[in-house]
Amino acid sequence: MAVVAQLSPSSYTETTRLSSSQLSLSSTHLSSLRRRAFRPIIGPRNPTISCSVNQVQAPVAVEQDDPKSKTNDCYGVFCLTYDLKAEEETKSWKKMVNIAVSGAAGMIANHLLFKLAAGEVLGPDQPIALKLLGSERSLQALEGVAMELEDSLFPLLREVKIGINPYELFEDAEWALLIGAKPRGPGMERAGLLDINGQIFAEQGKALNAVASRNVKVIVVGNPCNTNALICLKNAPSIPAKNFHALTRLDENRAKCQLALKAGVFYDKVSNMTIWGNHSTTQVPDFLNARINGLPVKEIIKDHKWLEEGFTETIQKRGGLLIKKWGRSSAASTAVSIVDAMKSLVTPTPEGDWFSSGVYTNGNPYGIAEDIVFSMPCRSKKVTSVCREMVIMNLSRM
Ligand SMILES: NC(=O)c1ccc[n+]([C@@H]2O[C@H](COP(=O)([O-])OP(=O)(O)OC[C@H]3O[C@@H](n4cnc5c(N)ncnc54)[C@H](O)[C@@H]3O)[C@@H](O)[C@H]2O)c1
Repeated sequence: MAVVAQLSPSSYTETTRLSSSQLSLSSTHLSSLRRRAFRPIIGPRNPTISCSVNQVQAPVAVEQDDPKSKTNDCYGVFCLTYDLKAEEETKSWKKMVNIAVSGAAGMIANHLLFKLAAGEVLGPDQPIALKLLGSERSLQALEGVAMELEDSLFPLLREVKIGINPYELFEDAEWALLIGAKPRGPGMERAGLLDINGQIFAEQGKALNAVASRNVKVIVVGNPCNTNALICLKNAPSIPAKNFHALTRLDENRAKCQLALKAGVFYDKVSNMTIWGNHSTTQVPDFLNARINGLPVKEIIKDHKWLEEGFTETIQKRGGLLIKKWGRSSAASTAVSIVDAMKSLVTPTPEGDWFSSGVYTNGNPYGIAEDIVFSMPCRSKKVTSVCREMVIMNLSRM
């Protein structure tokens, strides 16, 4: 049985969820907030969640049997949102950013959501809304996730929605982190997996095309992520193809770690690491163009046999080895790499460096087949840009 917050009936929503900084607002400001018009509900909302214009009532706990009945809605305490217009006036907060996450009841999301809500990605003054998409089977678990988010009292987390309909959850999304995918079961052929996931990512692409922000940045994590990203972007023709990414940042991080280990340096000394190709055992981690302390790797690591044979295989098989040890696939480090990938898309890349991402290959300078999603080196030019400028390797260095 789920317990949700319920306010008195009316056709308006938007009340207060006070954060620590808001609690220090002056009484003049608070009374101006109370006078402010509350925003009408737009679109279908749970009729049990609303409040009067002038008076905020304490939430009443009610029992709700069917979690699906509120898949359109804000979740629990997140229905008690703050008057954002007033916040904008105070200049204390930025405009809220909508982040949609699919597979939100899964292992990776269980790490990622708390990083997002803590401000690790978009900063300590950026309020966010989390739109959590699950599968029919995971809806109950999704409620558990939302309850943990409630209990964490994140000041930046202003809205949480859970549901199974991407057309509702992707509305106005500025980020879509597509983690949910069907894993390969025992005896299942790869082609069968592609078929099922193809349908999932085609539907999610269509939903993004219909309702997401035109600037939405999409990071596809669910495997096979390169193919899924391609299917997704092909179904979202109104969104620039360059906004779609297949996550290969985890492979980049793994490669940096192994080079650092071999060279005996801390891993922040490793730069210019490219993962070429797919997030799979066919990927090529590029030690030839990577650098350690600004120098070519081969000048620092003299064991060239290891570089040419051991290194590549280690990275290609790192995920499989981790599954053997852990009994499940990497979740925490994947979440960290999603955070890294997001930051790289909104932060100018340091001069001379680059990051890896699976991107749409049209017009690529490397002679890689067109019209696929392939991981390659990318740079972000300025804060608002997505990965659009491919770094041209200096082949004479190789
Ligand atoms: N690209 C990478 O670097 C990388 C790294 C690790 C894992 N992965 C992939 O990420 C995916 C998720 O991994 P996980 O460990 O979180 O798995 P998980 O099984 O713990 O969670 C996946 C969740 O997705 C949900 N789901 C399934 N179909 C869905 C749909 N159509 N819409 C929304 N949700 C749906 C499931 O119910 C489940 O809750 C897997 O495909 C995994 O192979 C990718």
